[in-house]
Amino acid sequence: MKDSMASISQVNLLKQKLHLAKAALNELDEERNEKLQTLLQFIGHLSLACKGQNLELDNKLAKLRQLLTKFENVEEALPELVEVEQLLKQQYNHVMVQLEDSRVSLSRVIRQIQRIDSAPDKVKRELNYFKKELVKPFHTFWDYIPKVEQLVSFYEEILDDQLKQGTPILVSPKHRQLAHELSQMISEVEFRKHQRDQVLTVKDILSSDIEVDSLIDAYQTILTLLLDNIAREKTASQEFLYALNDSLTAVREVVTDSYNNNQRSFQLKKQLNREINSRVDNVGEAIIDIDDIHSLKSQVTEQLSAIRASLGRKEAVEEREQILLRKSMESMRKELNELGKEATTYKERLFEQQKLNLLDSLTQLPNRAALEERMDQEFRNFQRQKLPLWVAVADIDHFKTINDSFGHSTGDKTLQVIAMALKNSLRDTEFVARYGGEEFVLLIPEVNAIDIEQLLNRVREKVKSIPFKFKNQRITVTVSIGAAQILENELINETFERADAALYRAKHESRDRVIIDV
Ligand SMILES: Nc1nc2c(ncn2[C@@H]2O[C@H](COP(=O)(O)OP(=O)(O)OP(=O)(O)O)[C@@H](O)[C@H]2O)c(=O)[nH]1
Repeated sequence: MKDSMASISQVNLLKQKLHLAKAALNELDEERNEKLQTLLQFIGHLSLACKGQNLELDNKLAKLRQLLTKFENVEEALPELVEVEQLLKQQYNHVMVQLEDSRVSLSRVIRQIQRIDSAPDKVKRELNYFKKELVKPFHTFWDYIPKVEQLVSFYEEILDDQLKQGTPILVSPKHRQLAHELSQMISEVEFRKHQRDQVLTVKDILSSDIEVDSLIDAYQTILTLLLDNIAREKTASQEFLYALNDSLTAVREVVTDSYNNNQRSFQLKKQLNREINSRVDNVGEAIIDIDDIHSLKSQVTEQLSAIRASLGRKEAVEEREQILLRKSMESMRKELNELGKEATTYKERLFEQQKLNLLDSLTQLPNRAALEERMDQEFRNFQRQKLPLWVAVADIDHFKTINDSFGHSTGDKTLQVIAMALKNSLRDTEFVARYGGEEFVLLIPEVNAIDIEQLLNRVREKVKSIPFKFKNQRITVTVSIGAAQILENELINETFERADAALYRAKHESRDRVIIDV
C-alpha cells in the first residue's frame, strides 16, 4: 500500500513535471512564433523596400516569406536566407555603381545648364556651388534624390525666366520709333499697283496703337514686297542681257558668214585675175611670134574673147559678193535695230525707276534720297562760292490729331496739299523735299539773315491760309519751322541738326512759328 501510494505520488509528480514542461514548451513555441512573425514582418518590409530593383531578389524574398510562414520549414528556409543575403550584397554593389553613374551624369547636366547664357546670374552662382558639392560621392539614394530635386529647381528657374521673357513684350518708345521709320520708308518707296492694298493695310496698322508682334509682321510684309520688286527688276535686267546676248550671237554669225564668203570670192577673183593676166600675156606673145596678120588677128580675137569671158565671170562673182554683203548688212541692221529698241525700253524703265526712287510717291516732292543728293550739291556750291545757304525743317502741327479725327486718307490728302503749298511758295533755285512723315526740309541759298525769317514766315502763313474743310468742319493746319544758316567750317548735316533743334524749340514754344538758330 505504502508502495502504491508512493508510486501514485511519483506519477503525479511526473504528471506535474510533464505539465510544466508542456507549458514551458508552449511558451517557447509562442516565443519562437512571435520571433518568426517579427522575422516575417521584417522580410515583408524588406521585400517592399527592395521591390522592383532586382527580379531575382524579389522572387527569393517571396519564397522565403512563404517558407517561414510554417514553423517546421524554418530549417528549409536557411539556404534561401543565405542566397538572399548574397543577392542583397550584389544589390548593394549595383546600387553603388548606379549612384556613381548618376553623380557623373548630374555633373554633365550641370555643365550643360551652365552653358545657357540667358540663365539668371543667381542661378549661375548657385550652379557653381552645386557643382563643387557633386565632387563628393553619393552613399545612398537619399544623397542623390535632393540633388536631383535641386537640379530640377534650377531648370524651373531658368524656364520661368525664359517664359517671362516670352510674355508679350511691352511696346517701348523704340518700337514706336521703328513704326514711325517704317511708315516714312513706305511713303518714300514706289510699290506696284497690286501691292498697294497690302501697303495701305500696313500703313494703317503702323498709324494705330502698334503692338510688337504686328510691328514685326509689318516689317516682314514690307520686306517681302521689296524683295519681290528686286527679284522682278533682276529678271528684267536678265531678260535684257539675254536679248543682248542673242543679238550679239546673230551679228557674230553674220560677220563670220560674210568673212567666209569674202575669203571664197577673194580666191575666185585671184584665180580669174591670173587667168586674165595670162590671156593678156598670150596676146603679147602672139604679137611677137606671129608674122601673118590673119593668124595674128584670129589669135588676138580668140584671146580677147577668153579675156572677156573671164572678166564677165569676175563681174558675176563681184555682183554675187555685193548681194551677199547687202543681205548680211540688212540682217545685221535688223538685229541691231531690235537690240536698240530693247535697250531703249530698258533705259526708260531704269530712268523711271530712278525717278521714282527720288520722288515721294504720296506728295510727288523729292524724297529723302533726293534731299541728300541736293544737300551734297548745295554744300559743294557753298564751299566754292561762300554764298549764304539755309537749311529749314518744317513740321505740321498736331498732325496726329488730323489722322485720329478724320482718318488716315484725309491725313494723306492734307500732306499732299501742304506739300504743293510749300513747293509753290519757293523759287526755282530753292528746294523742298519730304523728309518723312509730316516733316519737310527746305534748302534756301543766297538769302541773307534779315530776309530768311520773313521768307519762312511767308511759307508758314501760306500753309495756315489753306482753307481745309474736313467733315464740313473748317480746319486750320499750321506748321512749325526751325532754320539754320551753314557756318564756315561746318558740315551741312550739322546745319541740319541745328535747324532740327530750332524746330524742336518752335514746337515747344506754342507751335505755328519760325525759329532761326543764331
Ligand atoms: N496720313 C498720314 N499720316 C502719316 C504719314 N506719315 C506719318 N504720319 C502720321 O503723322 C503723325 C505724326 O505724329 P507726331 O509725330 O506725334 O506729331 P504731331 O501729331 O504732328 O504733333 P507735333 O509734331 O508735336 O505737333 C503720326 O500719327 C503718323 O502716323 C503719312 O504718310 N500719311
